[in-house]
Amino acid sequence: MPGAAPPDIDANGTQDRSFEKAVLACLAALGRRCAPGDLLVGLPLGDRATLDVHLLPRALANIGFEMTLHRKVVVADLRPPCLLLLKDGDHVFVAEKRDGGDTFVILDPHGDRQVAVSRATLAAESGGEMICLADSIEALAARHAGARPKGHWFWGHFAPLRARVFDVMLASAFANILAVVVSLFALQVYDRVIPNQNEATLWVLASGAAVAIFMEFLLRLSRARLIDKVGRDIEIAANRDLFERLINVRLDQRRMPPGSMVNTMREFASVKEFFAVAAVGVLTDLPFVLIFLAVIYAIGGPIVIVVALGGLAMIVLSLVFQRRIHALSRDMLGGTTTALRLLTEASYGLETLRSHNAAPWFQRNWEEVITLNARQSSEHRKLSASLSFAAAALQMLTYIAAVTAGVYLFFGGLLSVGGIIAVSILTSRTLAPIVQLSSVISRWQNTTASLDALKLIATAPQQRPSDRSFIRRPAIQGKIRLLDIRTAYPGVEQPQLVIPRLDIEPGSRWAVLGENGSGKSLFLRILAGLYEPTIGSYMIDGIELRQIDPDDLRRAIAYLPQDPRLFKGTLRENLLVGSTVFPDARLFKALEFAGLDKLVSATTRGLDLEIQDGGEGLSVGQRAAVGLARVHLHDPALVLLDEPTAAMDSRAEATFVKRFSHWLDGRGAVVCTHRLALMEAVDNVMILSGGRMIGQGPKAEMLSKFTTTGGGENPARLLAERGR
Ligand SMILES: Nc1ncnc2c1ncn2[C@@H]1O[C@H](COP(=O)(O)OP(=O)(O)OP(=O)(O)O)[C@@H](O)[C@H]1O
Repeated sequence: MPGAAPPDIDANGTQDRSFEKAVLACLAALGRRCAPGDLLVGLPLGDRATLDVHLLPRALANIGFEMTLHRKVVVADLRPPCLLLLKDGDHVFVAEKRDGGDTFVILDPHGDRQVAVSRATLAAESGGEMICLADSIEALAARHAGARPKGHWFWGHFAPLRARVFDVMLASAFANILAVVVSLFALQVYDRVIPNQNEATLWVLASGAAVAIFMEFLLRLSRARLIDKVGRDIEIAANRDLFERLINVRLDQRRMPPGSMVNTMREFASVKEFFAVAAVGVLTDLPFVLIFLAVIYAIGGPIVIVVALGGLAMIVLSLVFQRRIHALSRDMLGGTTTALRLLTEASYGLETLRSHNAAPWFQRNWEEVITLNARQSSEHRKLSASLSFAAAALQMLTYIAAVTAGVYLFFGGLLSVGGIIAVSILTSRTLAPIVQLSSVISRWQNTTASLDALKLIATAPQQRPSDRSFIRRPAIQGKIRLLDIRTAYPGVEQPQLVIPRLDIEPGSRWAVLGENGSGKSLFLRILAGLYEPTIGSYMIDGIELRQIDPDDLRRAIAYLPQDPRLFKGTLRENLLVGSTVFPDARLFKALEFAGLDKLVSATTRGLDLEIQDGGEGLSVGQRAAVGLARVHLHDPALVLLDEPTAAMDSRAEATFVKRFSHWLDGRGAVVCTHRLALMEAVDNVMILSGGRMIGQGPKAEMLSKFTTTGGGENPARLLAERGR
């Protein structure tokens, strides 16, 4: 039946769903029923587009489950329901243990039946790995203890770092303690070695200090590696999460235009850089400033006050600068977003630029934006440089003040020359992380500006919020009822589409007619569930649309926009944008439906024909045809097409309409069009004018009604005139 769950295509071995089947059976045994394809939602599927054991933890996490892998398991110890790895690499679902463990009931990997096998038979095939599935702690907590607040979109990913914080701090502690050795070396050399001219002690001390410096180097190196590794894990997890949120955002709730999204996502690199490189290292060193201060106090007594005041002055200075740097960082983000947008528009629209002589206009905008950006970033650099120069000057002043205070103590007989040198070395070491802190503070301002922008993407409402459960409808029939719909595109106050009532029966075929801008595309987007109507009710098969699982909806309803987007890749990849792999014969059937089969047979590369981003490499008509082929592969219960034949010549259109009418057998269709030929394929017509439905009913009745009434902007009459 059209629109049912995705087919288990295995015609020439291209797609093996036995692992998914085994997992679904195991979940069903645990009381969780999922339809085929459910586990694949949102996964980065490979070429075979099937679930595998590496993707299983993510697939399970999406439905509130988790897995435990047990290695070296003997068959007698299996704990059904579970999955067992076989020697050939496949997994089998083990449903039951019978006869005290002598017999096991398993799901036949090559069929759908459960079969009983002896323990010896299973042991002969077993690969020794058992996978057990269970509800995740988060799911259990949400079910029984009320929903727990989800972790922060960004900081939540730092949990692994927390586990390693102890290691990092330990490495930092030892490195900083070893750093004290150099000052103690100076103290001993000046106070003991030089007065006594003791060469042997000098070499012992020098070797000890060298070993300590080498150990400090090793500890800092391993700390950097540790931070880098954890940083990489955080980067991958946070980036993956962000992209998932970006592509699953509710279309009517997008908070920024696509151009801004691209630049904002680029900003993630600077955020990552800040945390991985700058911040963690400097921040873990900071607490040990106290160790240095303690040692300074032990050697030089009151000099510690001078050093502490110097450090404090540097921190105050950084805080004074940060407000201005923050404001500038925010402005710079806006400027780079505009520059990126201009660049994208100019690169993609070169032909239009040239033919309409729009190059000077773009050039002027570009120059304005880059001048603004250059000024802002130069001011930012100036401010950051002033801050670091001022911090360096303060560091030197503190050093001089510490030495001067030391000399007075020396005059008073309270400090030796060695003590002055040791304190001066320690002063530099104490202030070094504080100088770095000032540069971290100025970079932190860039980072918070980027984080604020990224937050808009990360927290935008999603099409499948984790705290909502939907009604499953794996086989939607396509009976639609719209009642009192008043809606508009996101951000528009005035209603752009008003439909008092409309019933679309399963399998019925509709054309939507209306002048340009009358709301036809908006109507299709609402029907496809891409936008929710602002007011009114949309029921499908008797259930409010908002309640139906989005995945079931996508399977049942195919929507083809006016300008279907093609992506960089081969023709095959562009056809297989979904999660199902089809054999070539099936792909050719779809290409034939769309009228692309001749092109593919004639080219040497066939299905491997390279397509550039935006569809360059194909004609406009061929790009539209790829969209139609995708719809054919989708095999939906209801198809929504927005001017599908607009780019076809009249012969291609006539052929397509014949094939389309035949293919529609058993499925519903709503087609927006300005072309008369497509009317052959439909039985009913709905007329929109100025965003209002002004008529609907059987085709013959509607066309005669709207072509015979004279005067005014009559869409159906316009259509009839154009089609002649
Ligand atoms: N993204 C948008 N945001 C706000 N308003 C929009 C948007 N896209 C279109 N509109 C406006 O909404 C109204 C309906 O547009 P729609 O694209 O649905 O018309 P249409 O009937 O499909 O037109 P056409 O026949 O030219 O494709 C128009 O007035 C249009 O200006």
